[in-house]
Formats: sequence, C-alpha cells, structure tokens
Amino acid sequence: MVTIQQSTIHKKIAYGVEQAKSVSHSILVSTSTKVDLIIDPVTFYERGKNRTGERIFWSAPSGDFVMVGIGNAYTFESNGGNNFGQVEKEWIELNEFSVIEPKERVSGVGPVILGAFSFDPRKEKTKLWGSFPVSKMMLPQHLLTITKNEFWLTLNVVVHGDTNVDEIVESLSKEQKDLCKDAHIPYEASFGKEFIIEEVSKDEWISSVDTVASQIRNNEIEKVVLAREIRVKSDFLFKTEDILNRLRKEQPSSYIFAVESGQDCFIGASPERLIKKEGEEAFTTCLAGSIARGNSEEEDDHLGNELLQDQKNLHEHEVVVRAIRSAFEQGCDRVIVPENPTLYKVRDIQHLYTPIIGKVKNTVSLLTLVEKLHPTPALGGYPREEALRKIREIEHLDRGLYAGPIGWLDSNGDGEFAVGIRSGLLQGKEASLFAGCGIVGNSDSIEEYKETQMKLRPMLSALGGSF
Ligand SMILES: C=C(O[C@H]1C=CC=C(C(=O)O)[C@@H]1O)C(=O)O
Ligand SMILES: [Mg+2]
Repeated sequence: MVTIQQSTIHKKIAYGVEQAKSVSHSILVSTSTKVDLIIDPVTFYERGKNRTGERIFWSAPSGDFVMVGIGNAYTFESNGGNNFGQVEKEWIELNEFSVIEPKERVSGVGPVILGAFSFDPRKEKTKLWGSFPVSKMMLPQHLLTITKNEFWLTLNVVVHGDTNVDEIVESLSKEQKDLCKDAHIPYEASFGKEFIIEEVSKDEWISSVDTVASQIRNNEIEKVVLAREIRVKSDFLFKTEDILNRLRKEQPSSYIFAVESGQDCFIGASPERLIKKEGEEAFTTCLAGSIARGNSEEEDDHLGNELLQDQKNLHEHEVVVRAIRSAFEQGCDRVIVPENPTLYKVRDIQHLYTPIIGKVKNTVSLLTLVEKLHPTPALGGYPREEALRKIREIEHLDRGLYAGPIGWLDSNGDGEFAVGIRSGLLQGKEASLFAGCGIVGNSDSIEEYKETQMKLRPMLSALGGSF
C-alpha cells in the first residue's frame, strides 16, 4: 500500500499537538506524499461513500488537474451572505498556525479549500436547496491531487492541545488505506436508467424573456440572464460517481465538479472559467453567445462563422467583455483583452470566447477578484445590481449554487474558480437541472428556449439519457 507512512503522520500530528499546547491555539497539520500508483479519481470518490455529504470533486478542462476531497477537516459555511472576505480571513488565520509537510509547495497539494458560493444570497432560499448553506468551502481531511501526471495524497487535520494523537492517526491511516484500496481500477458507470423530464414553469419562462427583451428595448436595462429549471424523475437513485464518470468522458473541455451537502449533490460540467490566480498572474474568460454544434465538420464551421457575425450574440458577448475588463482593471495591471472573440466548442454547443489576462496588484487576493467579477453579465446581466433585482423579481427559480463561483484556494493564495453552470442538483431519485440565457433587446423567446435545451443536454446525457 503506497499511502503516507503512519510514522510520518504520527510525528507531524504529535508535533502539531505540542505546538497547540504551547501557543494555546488550534494548529493545522497537513502532510502530503507523492505516490507512485495510478488512482482513478472517480473510484477514489466512490471509496469515500461513508463520508457522503463531505465529498468534493474538481477537475480542470483536459482532465490533467484533478482534486478529490473526502471528509471535512474544517468547513467555512455561511447562511447569510457569500462572505468572501470572511472566508479569506479565516483561511489566513488557520494557516498562521500550521505544520505543513513537505515544505516545497505543489499547486493544489497540501492545505487547499474547495467549495462553492451561491449565485445570489439575497434571493429568498427555498426548500430545493435546503441541504446546502449559502456558501461552503471545505478543507478536506483526505485530498487526492492529480497534477502533471503525478498522484499526491494529502491528509489535513486541525488539532488542539487535547487531541488524542494515537486515535486520530489510526483513524486517518485506516481511512486512507480504504480510500486507496484497488483505487487504480477505473470506475465503470452502470447503464443509464429511464427517467422522465418535467419542465418547470416553461410558459412563464418564455413570457418572461419577452417581457425582459421589451424592457431592454425601452432602455430600462441592457442585459439580463434568465434561467430555468427542469425536474428529472427516475425509479432509481442517481449515483454521483456514474454522473462524474460520464461527464469526464463526454465533456473533456469543461470543468467537472461535484459538491455534496447532506444527501444532496451539486454537480456539473462548466466550460466557463471565472478566475484563475497563479502567483501574480490572473486569467479570466468571457464566454457568452451560443450556437449549436454541426453534424458535420462543414456544418460546424458554418455555424461557428454564423455565430462570429451574429449581432445579437456579439452584443451578448460584448457586454460581458466590457464588464469583466472593468472589474479586472480594478484588481490587475497590464490587462490584455483580445480585440475579437473566437469560438469555444464543447460537445453540445459552441460559444463566443474572449480570454483576458492581467498582473494581479499586490494586495489583491483571489477571493477579492471573485467578489469583483461575480456575477459577470454572462450569468447575471448589466448593469449588475439592476439585473440582479430583475432576476429576483421575475425568475421562478431558486438558483442556489447554479451559476455561482465554484473552485478552490490554496494556502499561497492561488487557486481557480469556474461558474457553476451546465449543472444540476441531485436529490436521490430526482434531480433539478438548470440553464440560462443572456437576454438582450432582440432576443427571440423561442430561440432562447431552444438555447436552454442545448445547455441542458450535457447533464441529461450524464444522468444516463441518450441526448
Ligand atoms: C447561463 C448559462 O450560460 C451562459 C454562458 C455561456 C453562454 C450564455 C449565452 O449564450 O446565453 C450564457 O451567458 C447557462 O449555461 O446556464
Ligand atoms: Mg445566449
């Protein structure tokens, strides 16, 4: 078994407990080891099923950077606002008293918090999202990181002066062994099961698009993103691992994520980065404006070219670029914005795409950038506050974590957040799936409805349907 040596863990935790006694403060102990085994991240996730409600999955597009967290060593939860500043403050404080091994840091290895924030904490919460707090970031007890073809295992624990070292070492080591048992075996998803789809407030959604488009034509507002929900019902439990496995295969150019809380799981495959920070460098993307994929290469190119010239879609996109540039310029120097969008293609849809980079100003943190950017007009609208007010008033939907920031942050302040779109909430034998569209003055409600259908396909297919 190639797990972290029990003696190493024992030494570090015992040292942490001594430190906790001497400074009268809790201590974060984090030990990581590079293992020379191949671990299938979905198998590892499945092995953690005793910890349902405390599992998290994240992988970046192309799938060569994956993190799987099992068990909460520490959680940052809020039931009020998203509290980005508070999470950051607590995270810095937790790291101030820490024992971290090894000293040389590898991005995504060691003390890392992962989780998600709500789209709009000011919108009244319904029982749909009753299992989730408004925001939840967790420091996993067990973290598997796959990066640059290396496999790392991390154990995180917060100890106190009276922590029983032997007990905690024994339980963590046993759990780690169980998680890694035969974890090289690739996870096999079971066959998809039948399910039915119920549209939620379809006609109301279509007429709300008409209403908002006419308000935009009257210059009341420039852009509003309106989302809708479908409810999926089956006789069988939707299994998170099966869905993760299919998303990994079918959506390789997207961020794949799953966050559990209680018995529910928020899961999806989003093509849209909100922000990545690596040292002084920051990367964001504007992704808005959509068209179908073609059935042949020729048709696909034709549709792509049509999208690149379509005035409605270019306007939808331009609003996003303008707002992101301005938010980015507050936190970054040397902001570089390409002049024209290109295409970003995922299995079921193609989008207009403008990547933006910048050099992060000295005092600016990742969560500060998240707060400045969220929600971009690709998810909310423009101007931001007016659009949020409009969504609160008109949308028949509790978005919860849908379209909110989802990602991770390490103890160096680096990390990445995507926006939680192309996603759904798994609730046993049922699931809610969400999709939204950027509405501008010349949006056609039936076309927008069709656009949401394309955006629902990745999750419908991952649930096991033939979409
Ligand atoms: C809000 C969603 O997509 C956004 C991202 C890309 C393209 C979009 C659009 O063309 O409308 C949306 O702004 C969603 O998928 O639920
Ligand atoms: Mg659109």
